[in-house]
Amino acid sequence: MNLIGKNISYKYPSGKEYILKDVNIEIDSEKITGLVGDSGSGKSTLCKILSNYMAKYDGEVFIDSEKLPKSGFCPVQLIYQHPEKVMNPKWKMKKILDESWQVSEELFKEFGIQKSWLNRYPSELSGGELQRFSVLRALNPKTKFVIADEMTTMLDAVTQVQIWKKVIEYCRKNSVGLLVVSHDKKLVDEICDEVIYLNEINKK
Ligand SMILES: Nc1ncnc2c1ncn2[C@@H]1O[C@H](COP(=O)(O)OP(=O)(O)OP(=O)(O)O)[C@@H](O)[C@H]1O
Repeated sequence: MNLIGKNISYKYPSGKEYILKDVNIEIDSEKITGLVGDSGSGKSTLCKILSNYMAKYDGEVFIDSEKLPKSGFCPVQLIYQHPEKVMNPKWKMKKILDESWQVSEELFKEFGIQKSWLNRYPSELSGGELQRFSVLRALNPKTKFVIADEMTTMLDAVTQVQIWKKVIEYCRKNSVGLLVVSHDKKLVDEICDEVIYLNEINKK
């Protein structure tokens, strides 16, 4: 299965220049793909387009020959650097998770989530604890591709390794595609089967 971005161009409404111009990208669900590029080159923008966070852009996104659905559950799930920004601060973790899917006891254990955390608000958890929830939320059984945009940048080295290990294991086992955006060259070299350089595919 492939996630395909075809002739993607994008300019922010407030901006003068195109950030992305005629970008073509293909991500294989059987591989772990890295996306690298300079700071500000448009990696996060492209990730948002590929996961349906942008309402308007030029070009099209497909999974194989099917266009990405414009509404309902998106089979491409984005994990951000800042999980707190995409969680309702007034909801407890249980409600935040339930909104996506019924996570199994086994996965809670695997991801080191304590049941008592489910009764807390996002502000009552550490960055690492919160990121485990946002990862689990993304690993909905209907998810076909996960995009990890600087997913563990804010976390300590031990937590980074734990989270990456689990995400990679899950994606490999379930044939879920994984796109990794990171400034950490060592991490990209270590975990990715192939690397895409945004400046090479961006015709701006
Ligand atoms: N909401 C926005 N409105 C206007 N411009 C924006 C917006 N978000 C990002 N940009 C601009 O778009 C460009 C690309 O940003 P983007 O976050 O996609 O880059 P990036 O490659 O992910 O950067 P980094 O590696 O630093 O995270 C930058 O010049 C940024 O300033």
